Amino acid sequence: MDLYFEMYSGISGNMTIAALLDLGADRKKFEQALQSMNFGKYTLEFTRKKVNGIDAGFFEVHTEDGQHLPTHSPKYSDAVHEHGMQGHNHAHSHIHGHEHDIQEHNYEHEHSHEHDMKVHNHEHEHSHEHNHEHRHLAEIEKIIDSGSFSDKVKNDAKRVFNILADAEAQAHGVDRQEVHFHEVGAVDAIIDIVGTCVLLEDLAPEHIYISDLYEGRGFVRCAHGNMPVPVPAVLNIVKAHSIVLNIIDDEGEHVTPTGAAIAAAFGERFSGGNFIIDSIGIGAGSREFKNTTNILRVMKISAADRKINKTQSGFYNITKENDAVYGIKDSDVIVMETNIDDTSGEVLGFVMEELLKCSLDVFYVPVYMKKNRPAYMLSVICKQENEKKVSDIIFRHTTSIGIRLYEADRIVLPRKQVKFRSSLGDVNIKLAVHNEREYIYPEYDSIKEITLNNGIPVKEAYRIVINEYEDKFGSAVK
Ligand SMILES: O=C([S-])c1cc(C(=O)S)c[n+]([C@@H]2O[C@H](COP(=O)(O)O)[C@@H](O)[C@H]2O)c1
Ligand code: NI
Repeated sequence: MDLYFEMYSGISGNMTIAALLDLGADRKKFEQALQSMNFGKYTLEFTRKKVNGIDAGFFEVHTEDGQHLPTHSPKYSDAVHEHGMQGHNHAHSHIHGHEHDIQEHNYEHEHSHEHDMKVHNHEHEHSHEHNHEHRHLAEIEKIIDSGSFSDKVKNDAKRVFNILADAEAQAHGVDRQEVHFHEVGAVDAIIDIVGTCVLLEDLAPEHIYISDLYEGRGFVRCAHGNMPVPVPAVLNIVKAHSIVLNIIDDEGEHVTPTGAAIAAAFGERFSGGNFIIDSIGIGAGSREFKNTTNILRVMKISAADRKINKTQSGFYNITKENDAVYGIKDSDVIVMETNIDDTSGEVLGFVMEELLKCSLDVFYVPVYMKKNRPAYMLSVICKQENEKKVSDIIFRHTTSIGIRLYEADRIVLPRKQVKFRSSLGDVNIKLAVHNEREYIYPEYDSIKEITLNNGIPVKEAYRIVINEYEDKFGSAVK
């Protein structure tokens, strides 16, 4: 089973959690994992929401005194981040103080919100006087390590946080260890990121495919001022991980840095094609956009793993990812040739049959030889190890007294032979893979048989068999 993240209206941490839960991932495991870490006070809200009439899961984090952290709440440094343009009424600016409540104070502190990441060290000292709590990457990694969940989840979560920290560091021109995740935002980020890793581990997909990323335009207000959308951290992630970005005709931030970091950490690019959907999870965002529906859809798909199953079982004998696309390079073949002008057609026919037992291909090409003699060039393609067998057959049965020999490279497509029960009868089919597409080649002998048995034209027999096979299995490998 694979997962497919469809990010046509962006992605955020909260949307991811909501979509994975909606898909059936284990909420208990998620909550237990969070409880096992000591990192702040919060409550979790799991509800449903109608977004443009679509029923979706909704997930939100509330801090101690009942304030919630909206999907796009600031987690880093000192962003006030009002989101005025998005038209929702979360009181972002005072969320900053809430984790400090637990510590020392619960009033807003404008001064600290104004400081810039670049002058963080200086400002940080200043803020210490006021017991401001900022968490750096190292501290967050310690919190993750303290949790009672698998090493895989720990490593995955740290990977996502590192992607986020790198993007922030680059945006603000500081070292990644200096990036400070604001206390309240860090709580939300830990919940979203560790939670996502736990839920993904629970679903255990073999592959996670992602669509292109779709982001709006305009600006989003932060303490730094108006940040262009895509916000700098998102752009840095997209750039560093070669995620395909589409800018859509819609105002506002659809992709948060956390969402982009999750996509970057887990996603493999999905190149389209057919797949069977086993189930769909829909996670609602907290925003309303003019032209898009603020949801993330994550699907359990099973056609995408056809190639992988085949690979694992040696079905196609694909050893490298690219072999399915370009074919397999095979360099241990030789071509053996000889020109023959004085062996009978009957014997040449027999020689071909014998040679085919130990070679990959055998053919005759009509040629004119010296002294104007019509003759045949015998060409044999075989594995190097069969060189002697081939030369023995040629020298033994024909009048040839010399063979040319070339080493050759080949590009061959992964292929396999299957028996298919069509409505016209059983057919042997050769399947080959190229550019993640499966090509269907019914064997002529089978087609001939069903043509004669059913009294239909050969070309009709081919068409019916191929259509029936495609209807049943599709032609996409990935
Ligand atoms: O607070 C800071 S430094 C900040 C930086 C950036 C950059 O892109 S740099 C973006 N934001 C905005 O904060 C919220 C929270 O995002 P999450 O990924 O933590 O949910 C979001 O709107 C970002 O664009 C803040
Ligand atoms: Ni930032």
